[in-house]
Amino acid sequence: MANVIELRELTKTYGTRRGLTGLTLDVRRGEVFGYLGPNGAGKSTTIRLLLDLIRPTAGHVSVLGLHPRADGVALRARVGYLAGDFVCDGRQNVRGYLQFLGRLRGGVPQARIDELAERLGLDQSTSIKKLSKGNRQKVGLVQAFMHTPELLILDEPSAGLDPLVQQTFLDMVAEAREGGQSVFMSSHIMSEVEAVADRVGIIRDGRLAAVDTVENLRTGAVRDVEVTFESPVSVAQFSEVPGLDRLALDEAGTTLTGQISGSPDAFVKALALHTVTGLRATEPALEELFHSYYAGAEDAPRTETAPAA
Ligand SMILES: Nc1ncnc2c1ncn2[C@@H]1O[C@H](COP(=O)(O)OP(=O)(O)OP(=O)(O)O)[C@@H](O)[C@H]1O
Repeated sequence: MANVIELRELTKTYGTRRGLTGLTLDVRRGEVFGYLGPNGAGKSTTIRLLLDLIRPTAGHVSVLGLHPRADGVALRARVGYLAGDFVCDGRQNVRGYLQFLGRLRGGVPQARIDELAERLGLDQSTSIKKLSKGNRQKVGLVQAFMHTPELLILDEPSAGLDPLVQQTFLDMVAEAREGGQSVFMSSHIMSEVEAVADRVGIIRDGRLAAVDTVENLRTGAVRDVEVTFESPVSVAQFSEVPGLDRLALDEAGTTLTGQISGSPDAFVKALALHTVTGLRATEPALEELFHSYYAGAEDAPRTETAPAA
């Protein structure tokens, strides 16, 4: 089975409110898939559908080749899940609570729980009800990772974590992938997803706005350029270059600034007709690309492969 998650024309409406519309998406075995979108985009709705916490209005869900409703018990043993609103209550301390959850998952060695808790800086002697939000999130991460599931489904996993712990979490995700586990994680922060994800899906208003590899998204993203010439040029000489935008010249006419998206090849060839004395190009800003999707620049979904019929 090449895909760990298959969604086909998945739609969820809440009364008259639309949570999700016609979502078709595959997550491949062994990949880290970042699921990005602003608040209210439909990320949690998608994740709840994967675990049969809510039922689709239309469409089909398959997780690890199983049906979330019919095969719920079998599925839960093979999936590590962190809810966006992860709550844990009880009078136990963290250790007792995690041991309890470990037994529910068929037994998890204490050494494994200790190792994860220590890495995340989680004090297991703290009583559950006294946990801060960040420490509660760490409990959520330990319980999702501790049985080394085939598939991790994580809803806003780094919410409430300080930057150091966030980095530890990203290391854990990278190691999970190295060990052959698959990860589906939602976020509204491009930079954290960019750091670990193989592919990214961007969701807006319940629809998929883009699915692509981080590398391809970066190629399509905007970079700022600044070129200095030996002798003055005119903006018109570059106006036909595809992907070039916001061109401006300084007073002397020798420094050209602008933005370029996509391949810089045509721009480089246009520059070769002149004597260039300086060239500066920024790293493409994925964050900006992400915002352009948020702002609704794209109507049709951008996908690396043709959408399934
Ligand atoms: N139980 C519900 N009843 C009614 N509408 C809901 C319900 N749950 C979600 N929605 C609506 O569905 C849409 C998608 O919500 P969802 O929680 O999936 O978004 P999200 O991308 O996870 O956002 P966030 O980052 O804020 O959690 C929103 O418009 C939301 O108001």
